[in-house]
Amino acid sequence: MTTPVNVTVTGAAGQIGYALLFRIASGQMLGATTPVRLSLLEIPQGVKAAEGVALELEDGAFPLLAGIDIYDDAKAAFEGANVALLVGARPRTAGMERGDLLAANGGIFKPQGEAINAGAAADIRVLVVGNPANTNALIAASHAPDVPTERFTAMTRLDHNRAVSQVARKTGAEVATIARVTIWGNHSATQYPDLSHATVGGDAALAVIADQAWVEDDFIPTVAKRGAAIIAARGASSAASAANAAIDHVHSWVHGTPEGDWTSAGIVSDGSYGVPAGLISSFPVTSDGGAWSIVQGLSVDDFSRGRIDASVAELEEERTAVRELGLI
Ligand SMILES: NC(=O)c1ccc[n+]([C@@H]2O[C@H](COP(=O)([O-])OP(=O)(O)OC[C@H]3O[C@@H](n4cnc5c(N)ncnc54)[C@H](O)[C@@H]3O)[C@@H](O)[C@H]2O)c1
Ligand SMILES: O=C(O)C[C@H](O)C(=O)O
Repeated sequence: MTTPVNVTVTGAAGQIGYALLFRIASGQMLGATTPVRLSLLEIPQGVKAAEGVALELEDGAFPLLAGIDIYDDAKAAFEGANVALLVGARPRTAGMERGDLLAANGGIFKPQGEAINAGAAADIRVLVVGNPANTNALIAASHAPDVPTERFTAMTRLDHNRAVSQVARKTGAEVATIARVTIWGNHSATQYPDLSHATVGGDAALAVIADQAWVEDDFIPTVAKRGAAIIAARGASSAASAANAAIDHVHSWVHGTPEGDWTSAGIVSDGSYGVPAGLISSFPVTSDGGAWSIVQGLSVDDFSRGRIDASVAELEEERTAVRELGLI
């Protein structure tokens, strides 16, 4: 058997973990011929539930699953990790200010960044799912000075998938015919789902849709506020769709994006499109199977500029807040 890929999943006993782990074990994330060894990280109170998930994983008799270990210690959980999915985070509770949320998450993502720095494999790739995902990724990356920041990414693939799906519903086109959709900025309500360069069956999406009011008053808010709509409907935040997006993100990173198309991911800015260098912002990205690249040369009209700037301003505020808290 080929050497298994070590995949560490934090928050393994949570709702996203439950929807994610079986798909990793079945080969949907890394491919049908790639064996995986899972390391599950939980807080001590979550370990028993993670053990239960491990029993169920065992009962799946997945041919690609080479082993499962459960930890409540980050250093041990990230030792030798090739892929790390940082799902566990501190959710916002009633009365909690944003600063409190950032501070609580700093207490999680700082030690996890340090543990990745100390022991992960040289080819480590990190996806942060836990919110606020972009800034949590920034915190983790800033505590892993020996790991290239490009390896720390934040998930905006769920927003991307939501945007594609809304275009499919509006146009009646099949999902597979929709390309070049972009999510810019933060994984929050300020994000900018952008159809300026999107295509439907090879034609300009905005021309096919021919309804700018729908784009501005329906599409953008629907995508940007979809997380809240799901919480309102389900009484809990999105889980299976978030897990699905995490699978998609890592699959695209490892196997590459299709010729002629791109996807969206939160990656470290190099200053492209006026996004200050060092921020972890969502961009249109391609992968060659090794590294993400920001799609260059796209025109940005005034409407898009304003929307991108607004979301990037929020990312800068979050960065200032975690700096002031001494978290980066
Ligand atoms: N980026 C996105 O698109 C996106 C989408 C949906 C949800 N989310 C976020 O993902 C996160 C997880 O969501 P969920 O529904 O699975 O939550 P959940 O509360 O069901 O599970 C979270 C799990 O993380 C564990 N945990 C907490 N701190 C930990 C730590 N320090 N180390 C390891 N494990 C820890 C908890 O014990 C819990 O089992 C939340 O922050 C949520 O807001 C992000
Ligand atoms: O957990 C949330 O606040 C929402 C989540 O990030 C989502 O986009 O579904």
